[in-house]
Amino acid sequence: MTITQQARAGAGNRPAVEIIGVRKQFAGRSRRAPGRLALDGFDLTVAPGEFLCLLGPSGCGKSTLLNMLAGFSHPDGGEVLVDKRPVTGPGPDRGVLFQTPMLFPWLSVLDNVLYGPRARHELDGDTRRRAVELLETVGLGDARDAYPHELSGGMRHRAAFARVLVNRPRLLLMDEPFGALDAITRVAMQRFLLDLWQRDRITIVFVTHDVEEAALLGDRVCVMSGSPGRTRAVIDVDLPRPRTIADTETLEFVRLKRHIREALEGEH
Ligand SMILES: Nc1ncnc2c1ncn2[C@@H]1O[C@H](COP(=O)(O)OP(=O)(O)OP(=O)(O)O)[C@@H](O)[C@H]1O
Repeated sequence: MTITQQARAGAGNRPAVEIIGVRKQFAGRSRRAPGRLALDGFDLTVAPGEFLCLLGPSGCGKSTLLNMLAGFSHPDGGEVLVDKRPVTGPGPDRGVLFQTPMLFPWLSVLDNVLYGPRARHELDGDTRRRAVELLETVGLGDARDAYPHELSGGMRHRAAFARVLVNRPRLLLMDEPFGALDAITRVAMQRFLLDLWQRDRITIVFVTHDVEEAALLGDRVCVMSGSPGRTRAVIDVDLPRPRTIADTETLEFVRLKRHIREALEGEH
């Protein structure tokens, strides 16, 4: 059984993500420069297949949370569980996407996608076929032999998606993935992500600064307050799916955005 299959088998009805009373204190550089208490008593659960958006002011600890879920760093107190298991390090069951797509410039698009399975000695015919299919799905079927510098910004993002998806992750962790894109590419990537999520129902934790993006994508929006980071409000997005950018003009959507913005502004 692969890690992903084990995780699926064990998931049951328990939340896919449980963050319980988490505290994260960064060390200061010297005795005079005290460390930063980034998170304190932070609680959050995410259901299997849920799309959860994390929204909050700069420095409130969104990336710190995502890094702990990814296994890149660890809490100083409390627990971070994914599929009931404490996170002890990175793993292919969790796919991470950042604002800047992480692609190896010396590898072709296809070899970038195959990098993880190859590094884990899991590269077989099925995985190759899956990689090629995924590149078709993300619209890069004709670009599989291209190198990252030959791709547009949106194409690089889609290649990074395929690279993460080839591992069949249970959980996608996205840290402002579309923050650096132009408005048109950003809308195209949001549509692409919604289609993908609608099809595969991977659990997603998505960090954004953008109220509209959070309301368009999420099932729930967790609004955080800062210094130290805590949950300020968790807002249900009761808008029908599938959603498109046209939905952002409806009265319900505008009301929801106001509600989320008020929760954010309550912070100041
Ligand atoms: N490695 C580190 N060492 C010391 N302090 C850190 C470190 N990483 C983050 N911090 C501090 O922890 C707090 C939370 O940072 P984090 O990057 O999680 O915030 P964020 O909500 O993701 O911010 P932004 O929206 O600006 O990306 C900030 O005050 C930051 O300065």
